[in-house]
Amino acid sequence: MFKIFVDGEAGTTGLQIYERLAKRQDVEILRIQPELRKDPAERARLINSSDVTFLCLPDAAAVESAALCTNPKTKIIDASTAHRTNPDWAYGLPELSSDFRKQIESGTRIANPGCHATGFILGVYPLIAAGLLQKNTDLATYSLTGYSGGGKKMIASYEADGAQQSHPGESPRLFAPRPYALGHHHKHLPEMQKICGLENAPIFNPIVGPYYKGMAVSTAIFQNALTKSATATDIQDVLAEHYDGSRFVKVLPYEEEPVLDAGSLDPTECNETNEAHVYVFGKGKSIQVSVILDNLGKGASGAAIQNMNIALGIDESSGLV
Ligand SMILES: NC(=O)C1=CN([C@@H]2O[C@H](COP(=O)(O)OP(=O)(O)OC[C@H]3O[C@@H](n4cnc5c(N)ncnc54)[C@H](OP(=O)(O)O)[C@@H]3O)[C@@H](O)[C@H]2O)C=CC1
Ligand SMILES: CC(=O)N[C@@H](CCC(=O)OP(=O)(O)O)C(=O)O
Repeated sequence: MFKIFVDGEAGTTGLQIYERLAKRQDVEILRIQPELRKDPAERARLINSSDVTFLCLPDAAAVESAALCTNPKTKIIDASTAHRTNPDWAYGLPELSSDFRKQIESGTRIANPGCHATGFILGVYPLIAAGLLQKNTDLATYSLTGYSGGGKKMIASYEADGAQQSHPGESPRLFAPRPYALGHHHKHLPEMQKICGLENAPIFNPIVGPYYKGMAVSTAIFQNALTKSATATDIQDVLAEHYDGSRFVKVLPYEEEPVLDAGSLDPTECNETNEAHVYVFGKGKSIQVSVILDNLGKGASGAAIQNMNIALGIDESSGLV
């Protein structure tokens, strides 16, 4: 029986990890008394008694918690942004390559990717790895996300009067989707750039919508960014080959005139799963890659559990995410 501690169990991500683990027979969850949840000594005791500790905390608290770990056998999986570009930490996106997977299998420090970053990287990394997309290119990406991505505070502002999701909060300004991070220094930019090996960070526009969860991350692929002329179907072929056999990342068939759901992309279609769906849209040389995921699933707690399974040697096909 593996011993698991969730530091930050009461938060949005922590609660979801806890709920996923609570259904399992092969793990024992080490609980912290609510009044001690910010007590370093008690957290250190539980971290060092665990086989795996999940950090579901703000960045500064995650750094503090990681430093409390002195047991060389304890594996830390950090959901925060704090360690995602740290070379001493594995980056927890095993679908990228066998090297990424091996580092998760053998490492004791695993950084769980950011939700927007997961969507961007899943679409772009294979094109760069295949030598089709230039590393020195400029990319522009937008991501539509549900408000749960903003954690407890944003959820509370959208649900202020306990109203239905179609009537967010008390404030009419929350009714429309809202572009944010307009200072162009979103916290996921460093991992997007580093993991893909891009010389420049993309221009990234996240947009938060008046619904709980689900995300669609779209990147335009211009011809002058490619090392050779390619069509949308060529790009689709590269992505399909890269993710062939993947349990959680699915490349959907290319359609020149996509029918989809009422003619539009549904950012919620992967909700309640650990899946990501990769689409290629466009005609001829006008190309867009879009990735759908649950920001709380493959974008957070699902990915965290998948990484735990890999790190503990639990068969990924067991369905235990
Ligand atoms: N929401 C999402 O979609 C995603 C979030 N993440 C990341 O996961 C982490 C947690 O985010 P999220 O769950 O959304 O955040 P929440 O705000 O929902 O929860 C954070 C939790 O951390 C606790 N906490 C804060 N400071 C400390 C501390 N010093 N010691 C112990 N506990 C502390 C909070 O307790 P209290 O409420 O009592 O202050 C709260 O329970 C963040 O780093 C975030 O970036 C990652 C992927 C997706
Ligand atoms: C709607 C919203 O605010 N979303 C958050 C992303 C979710 C998150 O916290 O990202 P991490 O995976 O890095 O923790 C944001 O864009 O900052």
